[in-house]
Amino acid sequence: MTATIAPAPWPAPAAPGPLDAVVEVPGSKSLTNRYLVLAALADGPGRLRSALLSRDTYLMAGALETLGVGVDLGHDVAVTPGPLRGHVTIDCGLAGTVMRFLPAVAALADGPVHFTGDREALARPMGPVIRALQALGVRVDELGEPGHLPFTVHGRGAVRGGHVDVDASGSSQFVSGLLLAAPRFEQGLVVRHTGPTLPSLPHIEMTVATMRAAGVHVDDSRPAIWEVAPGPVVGRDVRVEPDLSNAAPFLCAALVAGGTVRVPGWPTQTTQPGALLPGILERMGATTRLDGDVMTVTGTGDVHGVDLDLHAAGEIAPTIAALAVLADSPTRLRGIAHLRGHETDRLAALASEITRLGGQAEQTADGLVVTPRPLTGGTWRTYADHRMATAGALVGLRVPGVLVEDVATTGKTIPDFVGLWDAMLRGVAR
Ligand SMILES: O=C(O)C1=C[C@@H](OP(=O)(O)O)[C@@H](O)[C@H](O)C1
Ligand SMILES: C=C(OP(=O)(O)O)C(=O)O
Repeated sequence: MTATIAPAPWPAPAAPGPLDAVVEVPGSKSLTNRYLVLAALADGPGRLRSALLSRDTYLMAGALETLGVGVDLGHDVAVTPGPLRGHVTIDCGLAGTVMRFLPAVAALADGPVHFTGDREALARPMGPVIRALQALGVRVDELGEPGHLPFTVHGRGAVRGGHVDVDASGSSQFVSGLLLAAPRFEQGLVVRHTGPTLPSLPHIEMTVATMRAAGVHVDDSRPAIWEVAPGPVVGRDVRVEPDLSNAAPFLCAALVAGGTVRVPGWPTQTTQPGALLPGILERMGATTRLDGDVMTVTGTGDVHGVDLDLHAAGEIAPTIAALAVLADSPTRLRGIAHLRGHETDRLAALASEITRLGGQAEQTADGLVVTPRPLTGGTWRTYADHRMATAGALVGLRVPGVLVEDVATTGKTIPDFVGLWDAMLRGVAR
């Protein structure tokens, strides 16, 4: 028997005083992985500049290479499409974008493609993707709990396409994953969302925008229906925007510690849901300003509670919840029931960790109510969830003695979170 020794927890540093920092936030996970998939399906070579290089994008690049695509991870990422090959295994890790975007691509491969992932990944919902592919005539064998990893997609080199219904109330990625491969289906594809709610619409708009930029015709003029015409995907040279959701903990630090944090490269127009941050942070006590492409957030150390529907931007909810713990009034977060299917059940995880430090947080049917109380230090568990780790870092700015377990889990979407965090606290530009 081999014993695994868990690394020591990370003592989250306290804020040394008001901040004055410039933080260069790495590229967007969501854009990098969409651009990689589209480049793999394209009619010629493509290149990604300022791409995110972190666990989720390495997993996507590795999976595409396994399928026969050339991916050269240099300073820029060069992608050379090739025939998609089967009789391979794809490791999805814990990346929603890999497990939800690649099954429809695998249906175009010339043989079976086996999908597996981390232990935590086996709990994430996959049923709507599997059922949609089956409805389109693709054989998918489920090898574990139905509707979950692991499973095998039996690629046959081509997919006819047509119409498909999908309930995407559990994740917008169910829709995005079908749309991305659809221009390569013989008849294209019409996807209709049938569920009661639709989270993360900006991420579906991001899918549509990146596809259109690659020359694909997508009609999204009807609510909850997307029609993709068959046709070539153009190989392109693209620049990836910084990840605005990953900017969140750094910008929130300015509210907690006081002072100013600036993030360069902030796009004036974007489909990233992190674009909602400045408005949210203003409601919570910040002043924000966009000068050219530099987002500046200034805080006083006073944080106010809010009542927020975050269904469009669920991935920033853990960060906002951490901020809410340090506020001067209660916060209610709504519209985020689907967070139960993220890297972990984030509503349960946040409620437990906040409560463990002496705080008050109750789960509701579709969110969380946080009532600020004086907190004490202790272990902040992270459940393999990068956003739980960055939330712990934020709480630790104000609460002495917070020990963040497995801070390395931030490597899912940020290559050096601790380095960037320390540099921010030293107030130096990186
Ligand atoms: O398509 C994407 O890139 C994403 C969509 C969202 O998923 P959900 O709709 O499951 O929240 C988001 O939370 C995730 O971080 C990234
Ligand atoms: C939900 C998230 O990730 P994933 O792409 O794995 O779904 C996230 O990054 O907050």
